[in-house]
Amino acid sequence: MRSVSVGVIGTGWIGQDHIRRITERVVGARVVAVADIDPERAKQVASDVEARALPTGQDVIDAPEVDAVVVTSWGPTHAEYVLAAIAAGKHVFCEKPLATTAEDCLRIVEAEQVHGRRLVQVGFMRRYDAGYRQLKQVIDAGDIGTPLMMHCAHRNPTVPEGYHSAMAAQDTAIHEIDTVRWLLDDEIVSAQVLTPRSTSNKFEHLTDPQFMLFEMAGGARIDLEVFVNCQYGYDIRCETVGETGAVSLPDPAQVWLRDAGQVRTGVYQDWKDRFAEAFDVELAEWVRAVRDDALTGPSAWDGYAASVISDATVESLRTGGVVNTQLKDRPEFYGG
Ligand SMILES: NC(=O)C1=CN([C@@H]2O[C@H](COP(=O)(O)OP(=O)(O)OC[C@H]3O[C@@H](n4cnc5c(N)ncnc54)[C@H](O)[C@@H]3O)[C@@H](O)[C@H]2O)C=CC1
Ligand SMILES: O=C1[C@@H](O)[C@H](O)[C@@H](O)[C@H](O)[C@H]1O
Repeated sequence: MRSVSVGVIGTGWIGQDHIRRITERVVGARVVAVADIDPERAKQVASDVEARALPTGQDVIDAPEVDAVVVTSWGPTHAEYVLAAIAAGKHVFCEKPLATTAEDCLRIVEAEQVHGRRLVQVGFMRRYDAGYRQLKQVIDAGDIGTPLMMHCAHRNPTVPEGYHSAMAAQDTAIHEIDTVRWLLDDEIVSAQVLTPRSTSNKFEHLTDPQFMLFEMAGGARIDLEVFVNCQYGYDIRCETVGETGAVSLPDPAQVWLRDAGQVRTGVYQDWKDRFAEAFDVELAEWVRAVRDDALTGPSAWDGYAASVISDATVESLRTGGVVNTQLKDRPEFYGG
């Protein structure tokens, strides 16, 4: 079996997590080159896995020993690197968001079609989570009848000062935006944001929580609470209600402790632990797909569709109104 040599651009939180994962857990791949705008960080991370630290992300893409690229730099830099990887004819796994504007996502979609084969996968890792996969199986089997409503929550304990109000859609809700499209196999046609009283546990500039409402083409309605300073943990909830039943996302198993007249269990504190197994499966499947030149994971089109909805959500945060959304026609290339 051919081993896939991976180059990683961006060696921050998730970059380091993916490098460790590819090195220790994924069969058939290794990290051979990395880059970061912080060269010291890149050097340190490279030495841990015996990879080369290169001066720029473009150098990683151009390196002859790199078969495939992982982009884990800041969101606004994604489009440039993904387009460069396509130009070099290399597979590229890009963390969400694919790009920070729908226009940039479309440029990627167009460039990939010109190349003629799928090269891009977007890091919507919830599609690889065992609980979400069970949820989808139940919905697809018709066990709850036609889905009518979905109630979701996305809570982070805190966020850094650099996190601003639009990021609630662009960086956080974008996971649910992709997940509901995938779970219901339908497109979102409108978005609205309501703003409850803000928490006092936040930086001054931030609107938090935000209550988002989405409407699907088939008529189902989604409510999503995004609350990124909830203090107590990283808590992801999703219940789908259909004509004859309801199905809820399970919390990942943790022990139940009975003591002092109480029963209690833990709540994960960040995405790293909550979705650790999903990330493992995601990257293992990506590596196999790269080796077989047959990508099946979330596509550049999915990145584009999510970005159109997150743009509409940000607009509604500004205006308070319902924003209707319209995607371009889905090309045959993406199973349109
Ligand atoms: N799937 C998921 O649940 C998660 C996805 N993410 C996504 O991963 C990306 C990175 O997030 P974090 O690791 O949390 O951020 P981070 O700030 O910890 O790391 C980003 C790294 O990229 C580097 N960088 C920035 N611009 C660069 C450039 N032009 N070239 C090379 N390196 C550059 C920074 O120096 C930094 O080391 C974001 O797009 C974020 O949305 C992050 C956390 C969880
Ligand atoms: O992707 C992620 C972060 O980038 C984002 O900032 C968090 O809000 C999400 O919970 C996490 O999954």
